[in-house]
Amino acid sequence: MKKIILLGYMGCGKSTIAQNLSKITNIPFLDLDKCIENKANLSINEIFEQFGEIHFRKLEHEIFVELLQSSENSIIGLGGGTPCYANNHELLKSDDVTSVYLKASIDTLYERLVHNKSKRPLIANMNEEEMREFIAKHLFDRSYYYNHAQHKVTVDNKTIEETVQDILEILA
Ligand SMILES: Nc1ncnc2c1ncn2[C@@H]1O[C@H](COP(=O)(O)OP(=O)(O)OP(=O)(O)O)[C@@H](O)[C@H]1O
Ligand SMILES: O=C(O)C1=C[C@@H](O)[C@@H](O)[C@H](O)C1
Ligand SMILES: [Mg+2]
Repeated sequence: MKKIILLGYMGCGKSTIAQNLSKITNIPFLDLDKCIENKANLSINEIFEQFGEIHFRKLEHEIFVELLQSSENSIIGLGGGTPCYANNHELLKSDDVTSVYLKASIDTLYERLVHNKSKRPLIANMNEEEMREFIAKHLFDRSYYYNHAQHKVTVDNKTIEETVQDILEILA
């Protein structure tokens, strides 16, 4: 069954855009972070705190594979780090998958994340200067994996509707 996968750095809009795309296409939306939280019965923060990041990455991989194998059509919003671990980037080109990298600049990500970091354990305890530096380096490291997506949509200075429209054109 067909899967539309949205990927990209924390705050690029995967969950927001996927929800809106789901309303327009009537294809159900699954947020990988939410699926992990439901399965573990813990928040992402709690999983990181109680079991560490490596355990989180194992769960993330297992549940990503389960979602891909399910027989439903779906829009899947990945976690920000999903493509960068456990060879998950190789799954972005699987049969019946359309993968889209939502590409955001450091400035866009910083603006969106600076007031909204508490539920994101990797940046939750950073001050503003540390956060900008972290995003810049981290995005540089991760871009290699994000660029394995089949399609790329730049999201800077676009409304939610404009980004959704760009994705609809890819799907047409
Ligand atoms: N044009 C836009 N497109 C998408 N999101 C936007 C836009 N403008 C502002 N936002 C805001 O930016 C934030 C994007 O966060 P969202 O949770 O969708 O990102 P994410 O990629 O799913 O992050 P994470 O990897 O941490 O789950 C939301 O608070 C959203 O309301
Ligand atoms: O960028 C990341 O590595 C993460 C992003 C979030 O979506 C969560 O999956 C978690 O906070 C880790
Ligand atoms: Mg999200």
